[in-house]
Amino acid sequence: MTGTTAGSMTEPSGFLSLEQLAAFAADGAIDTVIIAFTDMQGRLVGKRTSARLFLEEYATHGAECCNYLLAVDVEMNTVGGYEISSWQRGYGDMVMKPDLATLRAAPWLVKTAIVTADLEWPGGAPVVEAPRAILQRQLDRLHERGLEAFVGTELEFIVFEDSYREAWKKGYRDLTPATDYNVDYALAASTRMEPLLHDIRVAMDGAGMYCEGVKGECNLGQQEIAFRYKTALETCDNHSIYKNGAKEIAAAHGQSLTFMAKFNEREGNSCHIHLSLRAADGSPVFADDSGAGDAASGGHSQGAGHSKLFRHFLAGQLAALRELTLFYAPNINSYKRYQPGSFAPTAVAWGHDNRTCALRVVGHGSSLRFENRTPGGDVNPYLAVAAMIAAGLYGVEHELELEEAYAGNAYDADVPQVPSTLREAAALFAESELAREAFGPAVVAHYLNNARVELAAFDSAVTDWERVRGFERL
Ligand SMILES: NC(=O)CC[C@H](N)C(=O)O
Repeated sequence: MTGTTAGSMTEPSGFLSLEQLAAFAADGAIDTVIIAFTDMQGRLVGKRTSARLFLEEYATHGAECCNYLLAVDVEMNTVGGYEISSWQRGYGDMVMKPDLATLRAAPWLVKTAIVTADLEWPGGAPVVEAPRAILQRQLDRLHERGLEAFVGTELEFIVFEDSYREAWKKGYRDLTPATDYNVDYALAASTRMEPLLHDIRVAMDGAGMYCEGVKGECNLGQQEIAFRYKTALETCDNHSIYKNGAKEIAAAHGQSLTFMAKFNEREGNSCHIHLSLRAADGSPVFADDSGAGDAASGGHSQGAGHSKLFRHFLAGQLAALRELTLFYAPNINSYKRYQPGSFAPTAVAWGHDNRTCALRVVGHGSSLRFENRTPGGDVNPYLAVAAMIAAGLYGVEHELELEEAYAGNAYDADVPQVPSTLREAAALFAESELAREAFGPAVVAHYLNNARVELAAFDSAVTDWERVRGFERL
């Protein structure tokens, strides 16, 4: 329920119907509409259009963009190896088709609304490699079983006093973090960042999100803003707009913030993803109040209240975590987070409210859910949530038995480990039958190419680390 048609223009939901947009455009309150989608790297891309042209044309027919937006590297270089987009194919167009249920105000931008688009080829066929389409395919598989996924994503980020342009000029060296020490739950030190954080929270509320609050984290200047869970698609749409908006608002404050998974050797930026399932009538299906769950786990208290579906779904997460890590950790840098004792996971294990495991089970009854702690702040949420659903359905379809919960420090556990490099994760993804079946061979090939491109770029780069080690001493 996004409130697209209900309510008056002043309804605080932030979402807009076309009629509301037309009224705002007529009185000059909104003159610009951004048509946006999330690219392979998880970034919001698209274009700004006049509200008038949007209403007259783009809202129904969509707007064109170059198809290389799903095939460039992080620096927007054209790179080879993509079936759908190449010099050979002339880098033609694809069409951004607005999902009008997502039309919303963007109050941190001047007189602007924003809409999330799906991608189509000029003939109308869907672009199956688009992250939103990849998630939708997994949501369709859930719907076929009468299930709906609810998701919350928890992005951490680090705030700096330097503007983005200053940070760039300095080569991202010697930046000034917004605090000088660990600010986990610290209120006084976080207050220094509150003018920025407050603006972000209020702006996102104005764009239809439900901001629950903010807390300091362990790295210098590190924070996490929490949002209320929603359906999987709504959360991923919100995630992308929030992430982009937070950077824009930081820039407007003359500051910068980063979601990169590991900025320095201190704590990284995570993006824990919480997921639960409900039946079509809205009833939660992870919890089992009948006691049948207890019987299946031999009456052990750890099985208490967990449905068979939950146990299979969670067993699927464990079974598939390593082969789907590419969708949780898409960059070279993502893997630097996975350090013992860092609160980022190394153990492919699950536990009850155990932050040393990759999968942490929390809540009970209708709030029962699991948290995947593997993704970092650089994750593409559509791909990660798609992977979690694919993994869960694999567990359900194969009726996988759930192992015992891990109790204790899983950093010391003799269990399978989260892949420690992009190269390892890409190799596991390449061999994954599950990935091929769930996402289709075209998607697997597309995202493997992206990994290969990143690996090749890194392999040919000479880093600061090498220079510092080798310049004089070697
Ligand atoms: N809140 C936490 O558990 C910290 C998570 C940690 N920053 C990570 O990168 O995973």
